[in-house]
Amino acid sequence: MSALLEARAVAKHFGGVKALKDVSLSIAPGEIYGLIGPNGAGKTTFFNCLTGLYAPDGGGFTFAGAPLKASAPHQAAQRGIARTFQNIRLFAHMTARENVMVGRHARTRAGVIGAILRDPRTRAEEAAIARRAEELLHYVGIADRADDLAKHLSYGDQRRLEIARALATEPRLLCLDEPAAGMNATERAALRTLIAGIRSDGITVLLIEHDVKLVMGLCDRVAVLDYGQLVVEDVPAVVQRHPRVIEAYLGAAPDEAGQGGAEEGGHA
Ligand SMILES: Nc1ncnc2c1ncn2[C@@H]1O[C@H](COP(=O)(O)OP(=O)(O)OP(=O)(O)O)[C@@H](O)[C@H]1O
Repeated sequence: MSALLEARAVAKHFGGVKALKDVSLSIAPGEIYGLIGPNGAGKTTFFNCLTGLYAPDGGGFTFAGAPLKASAPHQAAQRGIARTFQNIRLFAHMTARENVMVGRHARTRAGVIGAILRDPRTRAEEAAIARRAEELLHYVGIADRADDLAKHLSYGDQRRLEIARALATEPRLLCLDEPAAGMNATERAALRTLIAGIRSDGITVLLIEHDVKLVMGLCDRVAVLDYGQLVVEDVPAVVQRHPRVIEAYLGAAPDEAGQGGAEEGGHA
């Protein structure tokens, strides 16, 4: 089966820091693909290059068989790539429903003029957007918070809201940057069920996560970055026995890594 996403020798430098050194990997349609590595390994930089926030200094991406234009966030969204952010980026003073509606607007036709004049077509479209937002809030498990301001939601619920907003763009590939950060064990278990459900519904998932237990239990394949370099890309059973992975994740023994040993990686 041909890849949904292919990264070819993606390189990114910040001054003297080589954040990505010719990283090549490929993600199959329907996979949950994990991207792990210690702090500063280049994971978020990879997301930023993929979603057009940064232009790579070398290499590039092919998505669904066609090249992705570098440095074009709107193109990435239009082609079907959505993301969440490590540092939650919600509209704090808008309700949960409105935050999802913003994501949905990326997919709708009514323009600024329509929004100002509020003609019948625009009103019908707005009603459909609100309905879909409601469905997505239900899907991620926070329908009861629809009318609450985003800033009043718990940390875990804010992360769910970010996922709902990303899903509102109808992505083929959903990129999640540390979705479990700051969550307690119950919230993490619910997140795991949610991500598995998203994949069952046909969306490919690319997951950056420090929670090794979550990654190894959920992902079909895992890639490990270290100092900007791809160390290994394989199924979890192989990856968690790789010496560099054991070393990076605080010396956890292989079977501990798969059963909730270390949660934070670091170059300390
Ligand atoms: N905008 C930037 N300007 C300068 N250096 C940057 C920038 N973004 C990232 N870097 C550097 O690139 C390297 C990779 O950073 P990146 O944030 O991609 O790592 P990461 O694996 O996502 O780390 P973490 O797990 O801590 O989020 C780091 O040395 C970082 O300091």
